[in-house]
Amino acid sequence: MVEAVETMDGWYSLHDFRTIDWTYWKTATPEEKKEAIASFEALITKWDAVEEAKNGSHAMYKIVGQKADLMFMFLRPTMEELNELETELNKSKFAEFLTPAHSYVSVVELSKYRPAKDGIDPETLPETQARLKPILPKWEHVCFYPMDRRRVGDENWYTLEKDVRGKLLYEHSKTGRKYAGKVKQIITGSIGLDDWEWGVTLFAHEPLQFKKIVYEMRFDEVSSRYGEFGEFFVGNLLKKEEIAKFLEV
Ligand code: VOV
Repeated sequence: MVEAVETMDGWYSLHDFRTIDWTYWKTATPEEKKEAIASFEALITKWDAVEEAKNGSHAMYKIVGQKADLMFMFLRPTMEELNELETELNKSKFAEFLTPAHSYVSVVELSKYRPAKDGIDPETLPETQARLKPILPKWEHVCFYPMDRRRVGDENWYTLEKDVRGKLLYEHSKTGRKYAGKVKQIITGSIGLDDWEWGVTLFAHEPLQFKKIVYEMRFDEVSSRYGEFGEFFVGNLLKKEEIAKFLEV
């Protein structure tokens, strides 16, 4: 019997994509604009406090292209908290000028393919806990896409033995490690939570590194034979200090 791998699951994740209704924004009075910007900044102050207390994390990016204008990535210990913060954002003055573009619900995931060292459950290690509950890097660029493991004919990830899958992922990790310091990945599991099986969120200082890593990985068997990919979103960091300038019309 093919065995599933045990996963270690951390904070719940919401990728929330919004489009700005610039036409409507232009019709707002200076007072309304001020109120909208203040409401947005107040929310960020709240999110910053949560992050400071290590009860979650968030990151904000300006999406390039027409799929969306903004991407928020939120991490929280519970699904309820994700829901609450999404609702709070929706109720804000700022949200009157936003339309939903896309969203993705998942949970930070690591798997136990490697045998436990010295009988220690890796989930108990502080370094594992830090990776399951990560403070998101505020690197200059983000790339997000969902993916599946293929289940077609002979190329069926779910009929491969666990040790074979573990070996393929080990090969994958060797490619990944070449990008240390250049690309940081957060893998979130979404089987049973959203339309794809995993969310891949990559952070980089230099956007070309996204193309390089994703291209190089296409040749790793785990991606070439067993990877299926969804829509890609790419964006640039949005800093709290630049919001007023960004929204200036
Ligand atoms: C940036 C570098 C990087 C590094 C170091 C890295 C390492 C690792 C390790 C060690 C492991 C296995 C154990 C675990 O932690 O789960 C994984 C696991 C995984 N990865 Fe990865 N990955 C990277 C990067 C990285 C990228 C760029 C992608 C997208 C693939 C592509 O073709 O577009 C990806 C995908 C995944 C997925 C979907 C999983 C879970 C698969 C599953 O079936 O369970 N990943 N990954």
